[in-house]
Amino acid sequence: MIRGFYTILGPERSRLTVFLFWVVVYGTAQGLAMLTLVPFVRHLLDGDVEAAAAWLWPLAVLVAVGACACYIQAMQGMRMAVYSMRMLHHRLGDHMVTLPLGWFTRDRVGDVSQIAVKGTMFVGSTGAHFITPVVANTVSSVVVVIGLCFFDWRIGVLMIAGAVLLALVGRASSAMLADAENRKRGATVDVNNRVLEFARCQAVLRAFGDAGSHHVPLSESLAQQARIGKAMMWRSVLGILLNGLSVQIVFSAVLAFGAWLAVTDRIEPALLIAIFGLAARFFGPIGELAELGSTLRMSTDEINRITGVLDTERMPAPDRPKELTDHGRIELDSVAFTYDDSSPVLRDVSFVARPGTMTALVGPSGSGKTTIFRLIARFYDVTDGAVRVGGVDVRDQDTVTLMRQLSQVFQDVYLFDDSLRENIRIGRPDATDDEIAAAAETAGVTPIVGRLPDGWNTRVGEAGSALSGGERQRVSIARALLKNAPIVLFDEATSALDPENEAHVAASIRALADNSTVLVIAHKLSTVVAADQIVVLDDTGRVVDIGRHHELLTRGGRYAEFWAQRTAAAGWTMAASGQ
Ligand SMILES: Nc1ncnc2c1ncn2[C@@H]1O[C@H](COP(=O)(O)OP(=O)(O)OP(=O)(O)O)[C@@H](O)[C@H]1O
Repeated sequence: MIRGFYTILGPERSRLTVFLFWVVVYGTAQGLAMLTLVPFVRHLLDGDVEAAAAWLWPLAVLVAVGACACYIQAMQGMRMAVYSMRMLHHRLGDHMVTLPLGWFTRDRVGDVSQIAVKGTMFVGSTGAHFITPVVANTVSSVVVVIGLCFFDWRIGVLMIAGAVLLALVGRASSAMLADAENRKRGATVDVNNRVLEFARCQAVLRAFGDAGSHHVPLSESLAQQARIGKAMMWRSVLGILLNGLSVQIVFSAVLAFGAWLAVTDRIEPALLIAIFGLAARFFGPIGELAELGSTLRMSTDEINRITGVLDTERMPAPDRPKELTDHGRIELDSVAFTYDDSSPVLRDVSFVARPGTMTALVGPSGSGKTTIFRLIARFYDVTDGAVRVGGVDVRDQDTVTLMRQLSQVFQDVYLFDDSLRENIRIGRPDATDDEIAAAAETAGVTPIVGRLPDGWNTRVGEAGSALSGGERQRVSIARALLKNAPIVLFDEATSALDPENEAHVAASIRALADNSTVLVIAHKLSTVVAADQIVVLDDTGRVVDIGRHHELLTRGGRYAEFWAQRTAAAGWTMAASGQ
């Protein structure tokens, strides 16, 4: 556990060393103070009050040293706990923004929230409350046992053997709990995820008649958690019983052995009584250590989880980022990509989007269009081939340079629970209100502002819940316009937009295309027709054709099929394609 603490404290590990130093001083003073009681009691029982009183001085000094060390270590421990909690949040946050997006799976997100909130609190309180009793009790017990060997080596050896036995029993009982605790933690993460899902997806659940409080996946997770909790409780009771029983057995053995030594005249009775007093003091901390065992292990597990996150490899960053050579150009060069261990999503994908042109990506659902966007924005690294943005491989650019070149308009727009104006300002934090208003005008946000109760200052609710889907997309377009990046990745809405929204989106794409290279996942036929080039993907993630609308239609094949299906669905006729 202490090694784990050293890892997570990083450059501030000297704080732990200083803290531990004072804890060891405290434990040693405690142990020595206990040892001085032996000659003190022995002389008292022998009736030599003067000799007994002489031991009061070292005792007083040791108590004073112990008290000072106790105070200093408590202050150091508190500071270290506060620091480690604050610093851990920063370190976790800083590290997580460098991890590939693929790392943030649903389970992991639940786990990370546990680690960031409960885990860091737990680790902090371990530093403040548990390291001291564990280290100080261990040190004082060792000092007592070693000192005891000088008074009577036979009882000393017996107590060393007893301490080893107690340590083994403590280990066994805490290992017994380990598995149940891990399973309980997994169950808690699952319950957290299910509760969030239950709260967030109320609309879907109600629509499909699952609105009662007995949402089956949630009920199952809760039942599982209760089962594991019960098993854990039994194991922990058993562990406490085992520890308590073994302390009693070892203590009784010491008493019986001491009594035998006294009866057989092998030890002076006064010394034996003093040693018994010391033994009673010795087994107190030992018992406490055994009880702390499971807390310690839980804390070690939390530390391991935190270091697990901190040790996860970041997206590799180039040592020397390269200068951009071809602003606004996107090139995919024989790109292959596979998510985790699944089958390839993209195979040998190559195309170039030239500056100032619009490229439409079309293909069946699941053909990898969104994945191409993710690779361009380097949410993931390609499995094979290369993605070049601005003429340079995205792996040879730093994140800031890459992101500065890209604006992204996704379907699942995330709006923050802030005012409408601030949600647009995210596009360019230093933009003036006039610039925001101009972008909003082009994207068609201005009419929305008029409808909202507080106009520009209206909070749009968590995830933009105060706005409709079409309105959220217009806000997202306004962000992109405001950013005015050389490249725009635009994912058109799949759902039919009302004519007003449709007109705004079309006007916005035109406005974006004036200054930028636009790559659009096209769902609207008008966008496809207007594109400078169309990249057609098939359902295996291969590019099957590239060209303008008329060329592709003339060539026939996949694009002609796609066009026929879409025009039929949209109520267009093939003749309309000539528009
Ligand atoms: N994070 C992910 N982890 C694993 N597989 C994924 C992930 N995201 C997408 N996929 C899979 O990759 C394939 C391509 O998905 P992608 O979203 O790129 O397709 P798409 O062409 O954009 O689809 P649509 O038109 O329906 O949005 C699909 O089979 C999908 O299930």
